[in-house]
Amino acid sequence: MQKIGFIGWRGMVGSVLLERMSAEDDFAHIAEPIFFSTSNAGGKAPDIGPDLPPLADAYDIDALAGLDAIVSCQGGDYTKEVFPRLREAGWQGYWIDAASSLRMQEDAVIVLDPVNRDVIDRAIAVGQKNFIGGNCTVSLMLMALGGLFKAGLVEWVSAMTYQAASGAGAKNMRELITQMGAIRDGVAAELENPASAILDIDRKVVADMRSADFPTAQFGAPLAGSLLPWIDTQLENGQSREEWKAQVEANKILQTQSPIPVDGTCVRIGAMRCHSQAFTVKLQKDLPLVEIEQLLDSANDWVNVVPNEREATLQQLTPTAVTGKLDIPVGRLRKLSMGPEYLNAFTVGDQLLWGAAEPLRRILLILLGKL
Ligand SMILES: NC(=O)C1=CN([C@@H]2O[C@H](COP(=O)(O)OP(=O)(O)OC[C@H]3O[C@@H](n4cnc5c(N)ncnc54)[C@H](OP(=O)(O)O)[C@@H]3O)[C@@H](O)[C@H]2O)C=CC1
Ligand SMILES: N[C@@H](CC(=O)OP(=O)(O)O)C(=O)O
Repeated sequence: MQKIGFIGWRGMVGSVLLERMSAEDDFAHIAEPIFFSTSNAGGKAPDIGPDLPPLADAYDIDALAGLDAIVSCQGGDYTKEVFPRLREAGWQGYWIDAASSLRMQEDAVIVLDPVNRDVIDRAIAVGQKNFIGGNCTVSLMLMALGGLFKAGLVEWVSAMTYQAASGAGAKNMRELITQMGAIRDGVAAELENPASAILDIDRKVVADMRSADFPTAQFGAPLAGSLLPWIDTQLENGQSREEWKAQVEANKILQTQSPIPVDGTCVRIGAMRCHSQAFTVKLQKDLPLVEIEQLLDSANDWVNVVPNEREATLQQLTPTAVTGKLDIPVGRLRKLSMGPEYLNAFTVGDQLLWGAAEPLRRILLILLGKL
């Protein structure tokens, strides 16, 4: 593998990917990195060390067909437009993608190597070429609960999510902060005055949030000071598409013989870039908590068990604590009152790292024979 093309490197996911690749010196393994743009062909390539040629046109099928591998963080519309044309033109290279478009295709592998390295290795051995990053909540769930899945201990999982604004895109992150600012600005004078009545402040805040002037162009509703219990599109069966992905993607990643049910409610909350999830796990058998903790803690290099104590939880198991880190803390581990086979768990993960960019940089290294 000599020539590797990067598309979508300037976006939010792509920028995190480039940051991680630079931090780990991954470009040292790539003889010829070539950067593309959908909007600025001929422009300046990013500064990754060596001098690079100008940006190539991301819609130029001939240029793309000369590559050994393509890494795209450009989004599903780009994938749907370009990928079929490239394959129809006879291109045999590796397609590595953050977008969901190809995930459930039979000839695509969903990559999360700390969880499914065996699946990835088998796919490479039989010549599969399409390697796609999983949905962020699914990848973060499997990084956190991988030890239980690997041990065959999961009968089903209910996942209730608390998803950050970043999952909806960069503009949405900006809108969340703008909403926060608008709420605060509307009651700035009252906040200055300790004698002001909190219920008056509350009334003013709600009136602002419900007013037509409140900035909601991206989310379609106030998120700051509220939450949005629907993510992605609506399906016929009452699930949101985000909820649907949990079971289909998790089982595809794990290549389960019979599907493990995974379902719940996906909720957008006012966090910036960490998704949190509360799980109810129905175990196949009653297992002592200490054994469960050991299985979880030893499943991969990034997961760590947080003691089910108030102080440790507030210090280690929040979006604020985890943002920008590869760590996957899992805590609030206890048996539920439904019975000894019902486990409670809570996890937090950076959805731009393990939820998006990290599995992509790692599959590239695997294909390069460096991991
Ligand atoms: N956000 C997320 O949490 C996740 C996203 N994904 C997938 O990754 C795809 C990309 O997501 P994301 O990175 O959030 O998308 P962005 O909107 O940040 O970037 C996508 C592209 O938009 C173009 N662009 C236009 N204006 C700007 C600007 N001002 N700054 C940066 N780029 C700009 C760039 O293309 P160009 O340089 O060619 O103009 C860029 O590559 C998604 O569509 C999704 O399929 C997957 C998992 C999680
Ligand atoms: N839908 C996710 C982010 C995302 O991009 O998911 P997917 O890669 O499955 O489209 C969220 O909003 O948090």
